[in-house]
Amino acid sequence: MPVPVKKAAPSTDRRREGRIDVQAAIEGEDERSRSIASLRRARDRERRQQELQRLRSGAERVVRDVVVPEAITVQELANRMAARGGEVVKALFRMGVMATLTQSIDADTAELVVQEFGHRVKRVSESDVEIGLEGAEDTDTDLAARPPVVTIMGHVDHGKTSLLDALRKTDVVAHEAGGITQHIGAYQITVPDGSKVTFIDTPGHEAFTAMRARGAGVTDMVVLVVAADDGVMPQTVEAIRHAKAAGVPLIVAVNKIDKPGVKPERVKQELLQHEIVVESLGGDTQEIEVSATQRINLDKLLEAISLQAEVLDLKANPNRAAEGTVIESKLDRGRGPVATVLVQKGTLKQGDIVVAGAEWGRVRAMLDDKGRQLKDAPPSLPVEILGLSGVPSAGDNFIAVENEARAREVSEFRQRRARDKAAAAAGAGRGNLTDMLARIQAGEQKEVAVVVKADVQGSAEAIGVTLGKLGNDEVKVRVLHSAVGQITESDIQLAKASDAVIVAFNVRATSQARDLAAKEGVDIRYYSIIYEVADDIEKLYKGKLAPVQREKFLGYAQILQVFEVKKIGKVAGCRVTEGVVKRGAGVRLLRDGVVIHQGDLSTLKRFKDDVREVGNGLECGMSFANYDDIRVGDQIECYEVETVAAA
Ligand SMILES: Nc1nc2c(ncn2[C@@H]2O[C@H](COP(=O)(O)OP(=O)(O)OP(=O)(O)O)[C@@H](O)[C@H]2O)c(=O)[nH]1
Repeated sequence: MPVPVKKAAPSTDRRREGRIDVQAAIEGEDERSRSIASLRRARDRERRQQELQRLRSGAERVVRDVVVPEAITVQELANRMAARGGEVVKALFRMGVMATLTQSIDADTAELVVQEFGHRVKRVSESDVEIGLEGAEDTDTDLAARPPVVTIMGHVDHGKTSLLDALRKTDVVAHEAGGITQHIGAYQITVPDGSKVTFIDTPGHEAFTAMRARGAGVTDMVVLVVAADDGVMPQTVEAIRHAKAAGVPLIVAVNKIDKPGVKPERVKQELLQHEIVVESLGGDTQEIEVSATQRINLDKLLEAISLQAEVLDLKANPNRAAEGTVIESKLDRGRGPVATVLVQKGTLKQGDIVVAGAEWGRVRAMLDDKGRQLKDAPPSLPVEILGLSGVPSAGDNFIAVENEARAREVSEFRQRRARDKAAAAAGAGRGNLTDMLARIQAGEQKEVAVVVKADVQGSAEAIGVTLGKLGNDEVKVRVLHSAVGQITESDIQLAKASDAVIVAFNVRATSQARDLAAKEGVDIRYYSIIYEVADDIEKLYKGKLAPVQREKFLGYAQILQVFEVKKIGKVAGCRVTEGVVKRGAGVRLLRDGVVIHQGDLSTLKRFKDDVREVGNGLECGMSFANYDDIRVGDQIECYEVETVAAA
């Protein structure tokens, strides 16, 4: 099981630097280098002796191909090299890594060990290893044709959404299904000839560039929408770049040809400047003139897609454990973590145990974009899955594994890797907002680091992208981490280690995280309007943010019962679980850690009496001003806004 080794494994680069040190030692530089050199000489001696022994014993030196996965236990690595476990432990020790036989080491470290033992390294994809299929490539006979996965890209207002809607309506089985269309981030249609096409339904806003760029990773082809009346625009060019970078073919859809006086030819000429040569100009990029709103030539566009799919000869093995990518994810108020995954290999089955990013769980239910419950999801089908332990990120890989123990192991390994990466990216320093402001003003700090936590992936991405663009010549804004879900202790640790502010968008901190933040002096700033986030951070790096008004947490109450009271409406019978609740204070209603209402308390009663304050452990009745969607199990957070002297 992957557990942290006592000392981080040196990266390949650091090892290379180590070799430079050795060189320096030979040239007689400093003492440290000399001791490394002597260590190395001792190691060489040992190796020569081993070699001699082997030769004396007459044994042939066998060079093996050793498959090295992303994480491997020391014992397993030894087995794969047909070496003794103790030898591997010793080799690791010499490299400065303390690991026991049952501990996992990462691929870089394992690779060095394999080289040290004189074998050849074969790195394999994480997923193959994670499901124990390393080296087991799908053979031709396993493979079956799969539907293409298409992403629609283009400039703002050129008609991406309209085209996605129009194409969705061409589905010949939608009407028979009887289900209700739902937005899950991707959908699949069946075209009249019976073949299927999957569309990634990405939002068409500039702030989502990051997600779109990742969207191309699961995409077989891009339909580039260019409005005939507007021509090639900056985001058209950006989309071309994304597609080219991903090595994904393009189909050009010249849209809005129903508009009077438009000149589709001009679009084709403009595309030439970006090395897109359409077929009518002698190139090999298919182009179709369409109208999304008037539904002109949609069939031709679908034909072009299926032709391109044929050329690409898209195949996958449906008869293996499922694997794919998370397209979208959210924390749903009623259903918990929900993720839309695109199955890329194998077949995902209801009841499968899956790991998505660092989260895992049993697929409790599986729904398609028509809201139908499914038992199986074959390659290229996007499905919404319920049952994960937490919310993975869009772009995360997901795999089905054989059992819970394996899921836990993979998830723990991925969590550790994510933590290591974040910590490495975070760099040094720590502090809180006031300190940070002072340092920025004194010109000592050149960067504002931010950790973003939000209720839905879209907001997290949008805030991440918006903040990433902020900054000026003196101070840069860096988003260290952006994810969906409650603020956890690990977010606080990350923020602390990297001197970051936590931006919480419609989510709260767990009570442990809140305690840790208070203890460590990490600032969490709560928002429910996106532009306020950008505004605040901008003020921060411009040195103008005076935390004039600051929120002070008062307490939590749990709703135990809900009553209907005449003239007042719904009243929550609560118990205060932490701190105090006060009349006149601000309140937030939380469901599964997500803020669903923010407002004021209209009544606070103990038994029949109005009271000013109710302390921890006591029961009380509460109702909100102008709001009554309250439920048993909801949590009420109570806070005060206090004025703090300008920094
Ligand atoms: N006349 C005409 N108008 C169209 C056509 N397609 C889209 N539009 C209009 O163009 C405008 C923008 O269309 P959207 O589908 O929202 O464009 P988008 O690219 O998704 O825009 P963003 O989501 O903002 O990036 C809307 O007013 C549409 O009604 C078309 O084929 N013909």
